[in-house]
Amino acid sequence: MRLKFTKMHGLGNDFVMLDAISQRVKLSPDKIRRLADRNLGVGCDQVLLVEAPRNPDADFRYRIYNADGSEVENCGNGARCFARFVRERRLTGKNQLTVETAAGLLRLSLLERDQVSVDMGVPVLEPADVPFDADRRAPTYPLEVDGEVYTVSAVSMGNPHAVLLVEDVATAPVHKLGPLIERHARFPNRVNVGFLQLDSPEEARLRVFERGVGETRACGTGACAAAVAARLRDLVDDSVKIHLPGGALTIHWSGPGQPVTMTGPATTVYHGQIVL
Ligand SMILES: N[C@@H](CCC[C@H](N)C(=O)O)C(=O)O
Repeated sequence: MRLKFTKMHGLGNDFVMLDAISQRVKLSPDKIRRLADRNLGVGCDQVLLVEAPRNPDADFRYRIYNADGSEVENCGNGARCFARFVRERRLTGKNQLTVETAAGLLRLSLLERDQVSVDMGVPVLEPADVPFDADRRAPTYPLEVDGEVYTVSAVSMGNPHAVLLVEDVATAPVHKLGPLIERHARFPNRVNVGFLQLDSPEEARLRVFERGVGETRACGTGACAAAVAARLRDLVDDSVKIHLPGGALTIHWSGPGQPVTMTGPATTVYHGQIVL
């Protein structure tokens, strides 16, 4: 199968974008792993597949696969790249889009220059729906990992996130704790793990160990989950700028029951073809 693709990124979180409307695409976990392989394929954190919608209220459907071949519910940086991709490939002429994902409908607005704003929906905080094993909902939970107890928040942005506050992201044990929490028994679907350093009520720094990938340069849903976790504890304002290793995202959330808005860039790198 010969596939046309576009390499894109959102703050260094990189994607292979596939248009499954204009070409026939048949993916398997093995093919996804080959596409994502940085030595043997194109190389990316996620493969994003753009399809015709099934829901009549949506303009497109897009599906998200981690580099390990697993299909996931949501991807914030990918959503911004999706919006730019469908405009640049002339699959739409619209600047306001509704897209169907496994996490529900997302609403996206293409702004000036490379900026895209996404209504990421209402965060899910009930432990059973994250999913996270806890008796009742709370802003934080004690989590025992390797004999030590850490304080984590559990938030779903359609996909599951654990958020830990740290003194200094530069020295946070992202590569030691990340994989242990990702596969912790209390997160039955595995989890993305965010390490958050608060600088002020308007600014924070974040590193994310992503489920199915490892540490990435940025995670859009991770930034949303971190802002929600910090806002629930009254540690940040409604609008907060989250600095990730690849750059900054602006996240707005005014509290429980309200949707989260994420604004940031989407960048096209090159177009290519691969035989899979
Ligand atoms: N990079 C993404 C999140 C991609 C999915 C995640 N690894 C998961 O397994 O849920 C983002 O920008 O949100």
